[in-house]
Amino acid sequence: MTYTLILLRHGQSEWNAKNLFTGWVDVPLSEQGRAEAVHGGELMKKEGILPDVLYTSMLRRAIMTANLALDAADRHWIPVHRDWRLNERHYGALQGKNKKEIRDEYGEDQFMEWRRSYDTPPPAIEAGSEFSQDSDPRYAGEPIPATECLKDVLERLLPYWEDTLVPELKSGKKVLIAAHGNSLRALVKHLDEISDDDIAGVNIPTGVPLVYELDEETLKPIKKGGTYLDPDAEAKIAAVANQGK
Ligand SMILES: O=C(O)[C@@H](CO)OP(=O)(O)O
Repeated sequence: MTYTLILLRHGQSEWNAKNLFTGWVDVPLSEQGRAEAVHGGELMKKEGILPDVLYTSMLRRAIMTANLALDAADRHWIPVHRDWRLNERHYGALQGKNKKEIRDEYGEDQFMEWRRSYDTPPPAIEAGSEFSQDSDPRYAGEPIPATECLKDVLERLLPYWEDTLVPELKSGKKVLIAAHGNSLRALVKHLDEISDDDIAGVNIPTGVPLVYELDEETLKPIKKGGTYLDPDAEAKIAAVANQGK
C-alpha cells in the first residue's frame, strides 16, 4: 500500500507576471494563473487523483488556486486547513523588488545566492515598511520571520509535516497541499533527500499537480521526484529557473 500526496504550486500571480520578489506579500492570481489552476484541477480529475483533504498556506494565491482546481475536479467540498508554515519563503527586504533589477544591481552570483542558496537569507525587511507582515492580524501571536533562507523554511515546515500532514496521510487520505515555489521546494528536498547544493537546481512550475506515492512504512517516495500530471511540465520548470534574465 502507498499513500498519495499531491503538491500544487499556486498558478501565476500578478507579481510573478511582473517579475517581482513576492514572499509573504498577499498578491492575487493573474488571469493566466486562474486558468492554470483550473487546468490543474482538470488534470487531477482526468487522472482520477482526487484529494480527500486540502492544506493551504495563508496566502490568497494558494487559497484561490486550490479553490479553482478543486472546483474543476468536483472536489470543492473537501475539508480545508490553512497554516502559515506552508507560506512562501519570506523574501525579507527583497519583497516587492524587481528580480531583473536586483540581478543587474548586485550581479548574478549574489542574485542566485539570495534566490536559490540553501542557507543565505536576504537582508531582513524593516518592520512597518510597505511589504512587511509584522502587523498583519492573520499572524498575530505567531513567531513570524523578517527574512528566510530555504533552511529556515524547512525548519518551520518540518514540524507541521510530521505532526499534522503525516498523520493525515497515514489515515489513508489523499492529501493536497496548495502552497508555493519555495515551501514546496523545502518539502521536496526532505521527501527526495536532495542535498543542500542540489536543491538550488530544483524549480517547481505554477499550477501543475505533482503527485507522490509514498511508501507506507518509510513515507519516502516510491518514485524520486514524483510525477507531474502535465506533459509540458519541463518547459514550465525552465521558465521558473530563468526568471530574472
Ligand atoms: O518571489 C517569490 O516569492 C518566489 C516565488 O515566486 O520567487 P523565486 O522563484 O525567485 O524564489
